[in-house]
Amino acid sequence: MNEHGLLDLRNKLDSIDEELLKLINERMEVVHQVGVLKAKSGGAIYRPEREKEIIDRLETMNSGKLNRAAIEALFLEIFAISRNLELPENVAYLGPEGSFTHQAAEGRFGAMSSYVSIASINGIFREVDTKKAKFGVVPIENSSNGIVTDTINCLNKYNLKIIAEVVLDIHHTFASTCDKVQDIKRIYSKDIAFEQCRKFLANFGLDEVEQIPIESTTKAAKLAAKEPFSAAICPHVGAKLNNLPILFENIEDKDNNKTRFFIISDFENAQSGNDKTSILVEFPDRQGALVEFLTDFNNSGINLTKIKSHIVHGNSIFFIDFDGHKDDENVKGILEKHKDTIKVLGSYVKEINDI
Ligand SMILES: C=C(O[C@@H]1C=C(C(=O)O)C=C[C@H]1O)C(=O)O
Repeated sequence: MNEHGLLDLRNKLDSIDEELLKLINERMEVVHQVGVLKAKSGGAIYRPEREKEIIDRLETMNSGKLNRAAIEALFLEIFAISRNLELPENVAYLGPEGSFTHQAAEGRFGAMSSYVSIASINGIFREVDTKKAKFGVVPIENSSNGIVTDTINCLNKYNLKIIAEVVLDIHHTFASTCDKVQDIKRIYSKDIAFEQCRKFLANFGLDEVEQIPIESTTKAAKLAAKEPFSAAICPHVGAKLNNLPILFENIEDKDNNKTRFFIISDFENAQSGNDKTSILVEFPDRQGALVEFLTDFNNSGINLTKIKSHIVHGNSIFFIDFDGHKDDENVKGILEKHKDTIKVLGSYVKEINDI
């Protein structure tokens, strides 16, 4: 190795780092000024639509080696650090640590935020509702298992807002302290994870082995790590956290297994130009109510992207997503016309990765 060459390059990196540090501190100073303005007006510190606008703009003007994912990872961390210096805010997620919801939360709020692991979806809503946490992260649907009933019930029960969606590609691993699959006597996992990995279990003759459903896949890894002749279907991080050897990666039946999460909070987003809105609708008990509703949306040129029916206390309600923001001109009229039957859950930036 050319020692001089290396030294020169390292000196160059040192001065770039000094420059970066100076610029990031300068940026923090400006964020602080924005924070002061927001404190006066009572506005929310976190503005997902503004953060997206910054990342989109940087991606368009980018000519270097960084791709969108890298720009996003770097800048989301910078934003999260700025916000936390401005006002530290808790993020409550469906635990335990290492769960897919935890991964979704960290992807959005970065390494510097303070996280609280909560054992139930209702507990997360309560935490945000009582202002113990500013943000809550909950799963809403999975591409193989459909909608998460507890989340719909809580969206109906509490008056909190969806402020962002996150879609994660879900991969399961098969982990065990046993070297031989044939020696495994018991498998721990979450009921929906067993369902998502049926073919794998059958292919390895594991469908006859006792399957023990428990509340989380990370807890499954914890149990399997302690108990000989047992295994877990769990996230990669869950196995790593519990020092449980991974025997197989990506064991899910479908190769596009995705989960969508909502971030809930107590404020509403401004329009970003690329929004989605979620609503709950309880139709009056009269003929044609649903048709009339759908026709109104169609006539206003609004694209419904999802419609799922769901039973709450014996009544059928619909969970609906559509393109657009609740303050868009063509959306406002419809929401006003049907205001007695609609509950607006929130307008938020539409993710590129979709379910
Ligand atoms: C600085 C602001 O507040 C927060 C921090 C941002 C940033 O660091 O650029 C962007 C949006 C907000 O989440 C703002 O709203 O402009």
